[in-house]
Amino acid sequence: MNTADNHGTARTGREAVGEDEFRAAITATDGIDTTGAPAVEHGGDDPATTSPDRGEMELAERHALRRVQGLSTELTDVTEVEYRKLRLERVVLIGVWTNGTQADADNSLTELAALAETAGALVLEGLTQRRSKPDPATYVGKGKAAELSEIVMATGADTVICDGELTPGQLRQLEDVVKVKVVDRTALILDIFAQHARSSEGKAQVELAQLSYLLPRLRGWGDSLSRQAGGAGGGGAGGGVGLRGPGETKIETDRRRINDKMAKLRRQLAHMRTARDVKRDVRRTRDVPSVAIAGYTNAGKSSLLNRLTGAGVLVENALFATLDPTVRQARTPDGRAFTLSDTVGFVRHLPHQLVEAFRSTLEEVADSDLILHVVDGSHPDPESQIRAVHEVFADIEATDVPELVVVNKVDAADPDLLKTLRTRYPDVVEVSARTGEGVAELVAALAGALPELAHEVHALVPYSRGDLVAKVHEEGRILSEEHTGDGTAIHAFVPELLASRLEEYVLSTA
Ligand SMILES: Nc1nc2c(ncn2[C@@H]2O[C@H](COP(=O)(O)OP(=O)(O)OP(=O)(O)O)[C@@H](O)[C@H]2O)c(=O)[nH]1
Ligand SMILES: [Mg+2]
Repeated sequence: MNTADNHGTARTGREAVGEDEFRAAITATDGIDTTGAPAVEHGGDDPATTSPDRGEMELAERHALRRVQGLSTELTDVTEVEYRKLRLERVVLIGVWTNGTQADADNSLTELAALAETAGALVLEGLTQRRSKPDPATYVGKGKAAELSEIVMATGADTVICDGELTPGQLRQLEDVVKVKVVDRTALILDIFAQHARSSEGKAQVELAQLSYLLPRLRGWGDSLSRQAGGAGGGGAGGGVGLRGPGETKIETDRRRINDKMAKLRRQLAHMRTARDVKRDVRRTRDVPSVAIAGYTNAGKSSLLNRLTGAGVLVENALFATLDPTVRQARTPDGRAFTLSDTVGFVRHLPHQLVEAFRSTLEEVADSDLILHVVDGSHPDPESQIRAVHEVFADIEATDVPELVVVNKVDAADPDLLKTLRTRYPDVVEVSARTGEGVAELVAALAGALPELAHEVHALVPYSRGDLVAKVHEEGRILSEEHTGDGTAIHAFVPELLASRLEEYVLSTA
């Protein structure tokens, strides 16, 4: 295990490789691409995709990408959606707090602020309102909406972000009161994903999610005429006579274009998925167990992968820094090989459009032999994050996969809180990816949790089959090995597939 900190090397490496060169390298090794953009990084145990340069470049590109185009502009061409960003500059946050404690409400708004900042916004103010349920017309109550409008005016905010998913009607009616753009949490998360998507598959997935979010909201956002004309709750029946005709036609056209585009994206994704499945199958035939690192966004999953393998994966104090799965090879201290993959972070109420669009990526988690569930121990309420992650596991049918809960950031955690977690989850491993504390214990726990190499074999392998002996070294655990006149006598624990390949050389007296 390499415990070196990679950040220093990543920085110097960046100047060494130009971006075009870098993309060319990736395309050459992984050339499945249906969109013309570089095909990248799926199943990337390929060294070209594991370069530390990549993370650094992503970061620079990402910062350059921020603040592009307003989402409230009229949709003139569906391809615009691809480049559509919420231009969030100065924002006021608002949440409706229906149950739980004040602290829960505050945590939720703090998270919304972190999301907004990740999207590139400056947060000016955050407000919550206690209500039994959100107001069906304006999300917050009438009085609060008026108050919000004053705050927007006083602070010079240009956007209000609501901590939930609003109906198109709610968005519109609240906009009418506050007179600036109103977006919801779902749109915000979609925007972050859009900014962070790097691979062609990730981009296609995000775009599909954005379009499916946009489709029912076209009336609200896509067309200013129907926006003026629309009645309560977004019902079309209230449209004014002279206004309705052209608006309707425009919406129909947009809707059809969006549907066409979505169909095209689904086809492309199906293609990319096949390519990735092939890679995964290759990994499978090598019969190496797979470990998926999963957990709440910003928990330190990428940091831990770096700590465990020295992989140089992008680490950032931002939400959803990682969108593309990264796969690395690793070995247990007793020499068993396994793969370790970093995955997209989860968040409370992950927009269902995203879960749908990222389903194939998330299925890798469900398909793994072990989940390392990384928890941010320095968060004020890690248990709510654990619950949110478990909800996603249920959603992607990953609940049967054994789970090892890893509490990370113990260097920054509150000791009392750690104690509570320990009583709740007795088998947790506590680590700090930053200081390296607990990492040795984690490696041991991981090795213990990996599926056993079930097959004990005594075999005499002829020298002509050196490839099989090499395989035993790679995938198995050797107890004894001896070079005899007839070949290599070997006693080892091996995975199932290898056991069957060794069958003809197995000594009958084993
Ligand atoms: N104090 C402390 N900070 C840590 C530790 N591990 C990670 N961090 C910080 O937490 C932030 C998030 O780390 P990442 O590794 O990017 O987290 P992630 O879970 O991969 O995040 P996403 O990919 O965005 O979902 C970074 O600022 C890290 O430096 C730790 O052990 N202690
Ligand atoms: Mg990450």
